[in-house]
Amino acid sequence: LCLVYMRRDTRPVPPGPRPLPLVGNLLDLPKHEQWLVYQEWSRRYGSDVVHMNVLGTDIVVVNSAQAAAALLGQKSAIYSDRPRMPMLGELVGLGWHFGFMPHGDNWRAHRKLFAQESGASAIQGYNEQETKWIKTFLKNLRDDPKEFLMHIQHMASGLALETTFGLQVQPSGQPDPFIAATKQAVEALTETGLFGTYFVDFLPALKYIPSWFPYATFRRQAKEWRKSSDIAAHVPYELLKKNIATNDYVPSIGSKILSAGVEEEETVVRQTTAAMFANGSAAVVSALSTFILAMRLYPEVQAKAQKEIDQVVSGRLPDTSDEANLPYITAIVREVGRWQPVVPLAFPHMLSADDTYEGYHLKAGSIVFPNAWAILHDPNVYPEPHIFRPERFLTTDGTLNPDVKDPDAVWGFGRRACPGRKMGHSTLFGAIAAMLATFDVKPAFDENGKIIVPSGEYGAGMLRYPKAFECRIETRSVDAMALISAD
Ligand code: HEM
Repeated sequence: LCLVYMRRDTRPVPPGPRPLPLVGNLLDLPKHEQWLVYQEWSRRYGSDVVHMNVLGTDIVVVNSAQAAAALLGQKSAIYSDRPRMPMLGELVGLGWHFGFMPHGDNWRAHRKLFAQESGASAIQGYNEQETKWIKTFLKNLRDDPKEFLMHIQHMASGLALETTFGLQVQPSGQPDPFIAATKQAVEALTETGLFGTYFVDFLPALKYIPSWFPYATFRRQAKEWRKSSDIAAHVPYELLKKNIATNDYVPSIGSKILSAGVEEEETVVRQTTAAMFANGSAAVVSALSTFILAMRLYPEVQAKAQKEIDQVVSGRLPDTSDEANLPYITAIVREVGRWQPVVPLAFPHMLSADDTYEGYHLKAGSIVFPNAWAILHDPNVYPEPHIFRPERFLTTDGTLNPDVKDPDAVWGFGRRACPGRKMGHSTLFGAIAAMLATFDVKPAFDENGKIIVPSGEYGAGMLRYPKAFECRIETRSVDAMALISAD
């Protein structure tokens, strides 16, 4: 003990809650809405970077845009590793997803292939399928508006499956194996993606506990999730290969890569397309659900947005090609991401070399949580951050204000920032504009005729989804009805 004490690293680390002997800050580790607790610590300890140590693992939380730019941005080369997360990677089996791979050649090969297929020109072909799926979404909303959350999931999964593999899902509401598997794989990602949610992240040897062992519920849960992780990683890709072999396939990103001759190892192609499919639906579902919640809670924003669309587009549905003329809609898309960030602590980063920040020592191997929530709710940059107000991104004459920071933190940090940003933004913009053009989101009433006010609560986890809420979604007019029905 004396030796350990004498050899301990005495360089100052950023402030944070006082650790206990042996367990460190284990008892301080927040269980829910961690981003709010870290934001509060940042205020309490007067530092935008806070530190804790849990069972020997150093954790650094970055709570401001300045610190994020200085560390994760400018020194991206050493802030882009990912920690080992035995629950997510080894037990649930999501290690195939390159979003969780260590920073190195294997990750680079996946990321390169992804970038090649998701650049501006590559997503041109994607626009047609996107428009088709947005129309399907509008028709589903018209026919069964109460199930809007289910239709959002259906559109996002259907679009991702078709663009990536040229495969089709069943109509909304009917059991579909692909939608079921992605929903469960995304649930697994949500539950296990926040480092430290499972004790096994700190003590990897616990993964060897057999699943029949008392209290080993995490092992049994992992076994269940593993099935859907395996389906997402293999089944659509194998089906695509089978369809190509029989020359019976719909052109897709996957078929394009395969017919060009696989330059990369086949595992890279399979895993990259699987990540495209899984992530393609995950975040978009959350953001579109948040949009509907915002329209329910802020009717004046909805009215203003509809006015802009009516002035710019007539006789057809708006789409992404109208974006330059619809600044208020762009501001809504930005505000949706800022108001209720889908991934409030990004994916966990890991520091791969020693570093310093404002005199503090940051150790190699530290887990780094970029607190996107705190950055996007900084009242100095976004006054009254809890209010949904797209106008904050606009000048008084209604154009996008270059002096207000684009909420980039929504998409993550440095080399690990979201590679699906263009695709995600395009789907969000298209679906939001088309919905505003054709539907009104209104309050729902209970059996006594009283307005039901949504709680505005979100589920916990790495990805945030609003808890189910009620609203009425009605077509705006006879003209809107015609636009929805037109082929
Ligand atoms: C609303 C839409 C979306 C949001 C808000 C979003 C946000 C994010 C965030 C915050 C990260 C973590 C970045 C970090 O660790 O610093 C991420 C990573 C990732 N996203 Fe997205 N995303 C969206 C849509 C998409 C789409 C449509 C795709 C695929 C087509 C996608 C694919 C990925 C992948 C593969 C990664 C892992 C990147 C890596 O670690 O190298 N995302 N996303």
